[in-house]
Amino acid sequence: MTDPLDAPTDFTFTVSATDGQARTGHIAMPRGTIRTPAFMPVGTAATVKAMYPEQVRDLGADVVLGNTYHLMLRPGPERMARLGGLHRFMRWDGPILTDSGGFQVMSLSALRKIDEEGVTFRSHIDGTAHRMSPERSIEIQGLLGSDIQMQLDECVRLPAERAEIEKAMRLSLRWAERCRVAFGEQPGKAMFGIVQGGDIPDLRVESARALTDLDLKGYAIGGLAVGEPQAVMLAMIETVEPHLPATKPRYLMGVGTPDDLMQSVMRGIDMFDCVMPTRAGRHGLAYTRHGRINLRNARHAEDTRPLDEASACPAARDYSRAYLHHLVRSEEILGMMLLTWNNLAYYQQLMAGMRAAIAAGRLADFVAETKDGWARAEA
Ligand SMILES: Nc1nc(=O)c2cc3nc(NCCN4CCCCC4)[nH]c3cc2[nH]1
Repeated sequence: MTDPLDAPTDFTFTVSATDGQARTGHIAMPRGTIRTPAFMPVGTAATVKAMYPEQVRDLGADVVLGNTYHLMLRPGPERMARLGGLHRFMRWDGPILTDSGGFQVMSLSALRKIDEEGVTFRSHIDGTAHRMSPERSIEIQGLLGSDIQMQLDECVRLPAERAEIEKAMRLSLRWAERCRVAFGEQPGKAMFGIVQGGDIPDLRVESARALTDLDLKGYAIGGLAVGEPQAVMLAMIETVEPHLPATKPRYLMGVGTPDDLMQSVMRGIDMFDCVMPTRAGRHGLAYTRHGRINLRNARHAEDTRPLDEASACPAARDYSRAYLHHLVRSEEILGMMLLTWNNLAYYQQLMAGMRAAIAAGRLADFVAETKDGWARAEA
């Protein structure tokens, strides 16, 4: 932790090196520094599933993600505030970024309705009715103690008609303005806008330009990783990137696989979050330098090698594939724990590798070497 005397009082983003469109640097905040490009482990219900917070910190994560939708339903924002906020609750003393709830309302809740004022929905937990406006989403994120708060937006699943995408993008812009007013001035904290516009370039540009005019501290690219091919996702990043300020962080929401991360960093993205490494770990899948390994597969039953003998992570280095196969087949809790630990460690090692490669001007080589490692194993 930084000395309290010189801990930053505001939110400042510094780019220390570039390599093509890629950037490496850091976000300095009172609760800690976020090295970019950064991968944010998802801590949906105030826990990164199957991980102790100390482990998450030790594998190199500087920031974790919380979900307003889940936490507003349980334990509730006012109760969380009475308990001292999310950081104390889950014992994470670094920065926390919270998603605003719009995406989870649309993907998880039953019976939801969107209008100019906000979203009305029924809880997927107990069916109770809830209403969330842009102002209430920012209020909830404040009660949680979130350091980086996301605007409430409307994310449209793809494929979709232009009219629907345009309507949602314009509504999200009006909500961005309302969130900026509700957030006000909170030194040391940030509110990010979210670029929408589906897979339609002119709508993406309009959204990016309008949000840039709001002079926010960071910009997310939303409305992607919602069923479109990777090529479409990458094309939208290329469309939006020139219209976002180079001095502010760019956050691609919900992304992605290791290849998604590398392709997106090359196109100028600084921050990511995805349930892939944690969810895949709970389902017996390991991300490694040798590619993705399904430990449920019988071919591992007598393989005494670890996942990666060169890894600094004990889950990758100290346990045999045979043992991991046994744990997965037996549905033992330790299997979920070890594979989650391995996967998050691999994601953080990938981000650290990209940060160093950008600083050395060799990101393209790093990407090629990484993909070679995956291909060799499959051969
Ligand atoms: N506020 C907000 N706005 C978005 O447009 C958004 C877009 C998103 N797109 C995703 N994709 C998640 C894809 N994920 C991949 C692994 C399996 C589960 C789904 N998450 C998102 C979250 C989002 N949050």
